[in-house]
Amino acid sequence: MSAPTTVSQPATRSADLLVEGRAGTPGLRTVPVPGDKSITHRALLASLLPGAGPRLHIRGGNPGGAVRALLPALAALGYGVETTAGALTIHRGRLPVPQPIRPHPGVAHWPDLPYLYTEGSSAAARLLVGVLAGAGPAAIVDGDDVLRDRPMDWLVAPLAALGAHIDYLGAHGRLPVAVHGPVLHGGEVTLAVGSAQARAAVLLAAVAAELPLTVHVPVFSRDHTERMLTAFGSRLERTALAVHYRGGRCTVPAELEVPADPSLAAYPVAAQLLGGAGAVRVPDVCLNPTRLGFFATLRAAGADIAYVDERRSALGEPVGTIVARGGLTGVERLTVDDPATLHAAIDEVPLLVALAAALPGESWLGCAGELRFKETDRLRTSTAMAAAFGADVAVVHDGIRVRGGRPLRAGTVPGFEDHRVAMAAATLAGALPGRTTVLGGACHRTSFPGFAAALRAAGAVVTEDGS
Ligand SMILES: O=C(O)C1=C[C@@H](OP(=O)(O)O)[C@@H](O)[C@H](O)C1
Ligand SMILES: C=C(OP(=O)(O)O)C(=O)O
Repeated sequence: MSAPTTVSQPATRSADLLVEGRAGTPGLRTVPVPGDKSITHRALLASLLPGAGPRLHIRGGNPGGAVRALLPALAALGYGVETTAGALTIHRGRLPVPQPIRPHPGVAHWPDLPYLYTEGSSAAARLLVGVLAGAGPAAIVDGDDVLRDRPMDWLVAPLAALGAHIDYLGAHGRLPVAVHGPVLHGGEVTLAVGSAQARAAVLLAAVAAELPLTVHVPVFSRDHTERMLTAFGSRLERTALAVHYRGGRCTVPAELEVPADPSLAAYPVAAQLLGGAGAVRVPDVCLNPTRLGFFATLRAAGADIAYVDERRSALGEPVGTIVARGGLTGVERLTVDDPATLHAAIDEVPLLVALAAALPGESWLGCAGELRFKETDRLRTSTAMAAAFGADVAVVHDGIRVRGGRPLRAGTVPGFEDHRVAMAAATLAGALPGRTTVLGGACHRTSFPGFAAALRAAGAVVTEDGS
């Protein structure tokens, strides 16, 4: 059964991105990308853990909107954040800076608690709920309309099972929530989803409360929380589909360094493969295998992508350089059909769809049901984006089928105010003759402020049109 590929583009808040394809540039280009968004969120929230000192300095953090969304919430809790080029410093013990409450049609009376607004950043909101449920203080966590529509029971239900007192103030299962009281006991919980944010929230609560916990999961998604907490001295063990926190005080170092984001490195690599000329290297990227599903899928299909200069960072993450050479000659189709690979490529699925559209064979990106709960329903929006280029693409059950070999054309394509979909569209447009308008494409700033420059490095002409 295939779902229709039409889905309406919302009124755009962001400027459009105009992209004109050009022949790829020869030679070896170096294209740096910003710090990892997931690790930056975790590093920032480490400052709230009982083992943190009064000052935490984070180098290389992601500078995008989703990370910046967390800073006013920290300020409302009395954590001042200083931002300088390439670094963030968090100071505990500052005067709290209250945030204005965003009205909600279902909430007449707001509890008298600090109000923490996290815009559209689900990682910020969910991880914050976890830390507050472990170490307090009591607070309200809220988000914008898109975030208010994303599931919170994935983490609130297991936290409540551990004794945390968390109230839904509006609709059940949705933000805003009031975290009144901490988890009271350790134990064992089973998560219904592979969401790394849900697992991270529950683990952060247990570690912050120093209560032993076993978390069972259906699939093991990105493990930055486990690596970070282990690096901080917590005793964590992983078995096939569970993680066990055995206790142990965590000590947060005063300085942390965030490696570059593999989900952002995917765009210059995709631009390279679509353009075909020369080669690209993306330095200092987090090479954690739970994040490499995009590259693994392309390598398995025959693309020339290598990891070089591998080393380990202080946060327990492997770091190195990704090198992609040549194009897609000989690559027939892309296949993702197991949950672990899907989760290792979860944010890159829109880009895999764009690449699959440029291949001759039939691609399948499956096990992707959780994509329905992102900033948009990415099964539908990725499909509609690729269809706007002329691709033969459809949502089938919990995945996306792309029948390649269709001629693709530049034109006007929707970005759905979803950074991953908009960047995937712009990357594909960079390899097509003619001009493409990605509606609302400037929303890439949510995760990748330097995206346009990265695309230009591959030869595309990229401009922003605010009119
Ligand atoms: O843990 C994280 O920082 C993230 C986990 C993923 O979300 P889910 O955990 O909801 O799958 C990912 O899509 C998101 O970009 C960041
Ligand atoms: C889904 C994403 O992030 P979040 O869940 O934090 O909104 C993303 O960055 O693609």
